[in-house]
Amino acid sequence: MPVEEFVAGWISGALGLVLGHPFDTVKVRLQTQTTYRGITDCMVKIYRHESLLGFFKGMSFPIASVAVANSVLFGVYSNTLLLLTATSHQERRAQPPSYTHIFLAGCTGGFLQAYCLAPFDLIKVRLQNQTEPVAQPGSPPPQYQGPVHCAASIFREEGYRGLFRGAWALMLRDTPTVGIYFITYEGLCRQYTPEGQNPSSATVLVAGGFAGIASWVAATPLDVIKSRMQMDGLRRRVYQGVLDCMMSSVRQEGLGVFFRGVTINSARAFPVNAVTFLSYEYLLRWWG
Ligand SMILES: CN(C)C(=N)NCCC[C@H](N)C(=O)O
Repeated sequence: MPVEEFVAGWISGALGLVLGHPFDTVKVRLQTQTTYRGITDCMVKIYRHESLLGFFKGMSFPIASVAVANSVLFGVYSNTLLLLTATSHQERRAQPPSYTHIFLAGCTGGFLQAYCLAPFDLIKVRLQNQTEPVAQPGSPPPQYQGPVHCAASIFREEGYRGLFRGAWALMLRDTPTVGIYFITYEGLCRQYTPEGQNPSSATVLVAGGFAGIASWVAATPLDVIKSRMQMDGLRRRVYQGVLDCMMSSVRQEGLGVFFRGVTINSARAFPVNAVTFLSYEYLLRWWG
């Protein structure tokens, strides 16, 4: 099994992550809290109360973990394509796989990455939702003092299963939308690249950016539900499951609830995925 796709996926995931984390914090706050009037209001409040550091809450952990999930995503995607089409990454420009194979490989990668990602994403969301200023002397400490403390507290208070809260919604979110992600990327690269050649950097950036936007627009409804399920159980359980969370969110806030955070998700998705695909492609070309 070729491993360079896993390594390239990890490095490119880490680069994308640093760039996208401030957007991600604003998105999580908008999806789970009702105190903000919109993106600008949320950004101003975070900056005023928590300083610039507030935007980077919960980032150290994803660097080590979410980047690993990205490595699983790209590694599993590429190795599934290898199984389905018997072509390596280097051979795929000359013998392009069908869109069905790309979609299936993407869904497989999305499903497995969601499983690895679930506990880490939960911890990230819980830390991002702490609104206390960062390290103010004299003020009461936030509920979670860091990722390890957060993981230990969830385990103590909510048990092992508590660490997988929201995991079903995450898998439902990621399985089809990662298929969409790779189809959009490949489709755009093929459209703007002469047959048999590697796509240019500009093409990779644009195709990666739009792949991010297309997949995140499709993922946003379940992203909202996932974030809510992850915050559920903090003080008392509100939702019985994914369906119950969907129904009660719609009942209370209307259908628009499914599009909470769609603008910020898309704004984040373009640079993050442009950089992720560019670094991924170039790392593999250097090593190939
Ligand atoms: C819509 N979804 C779940 C995806 N497209 N997932 C693939 C990776 C996305 C990238 N790491 C990011 O954080 O945007």
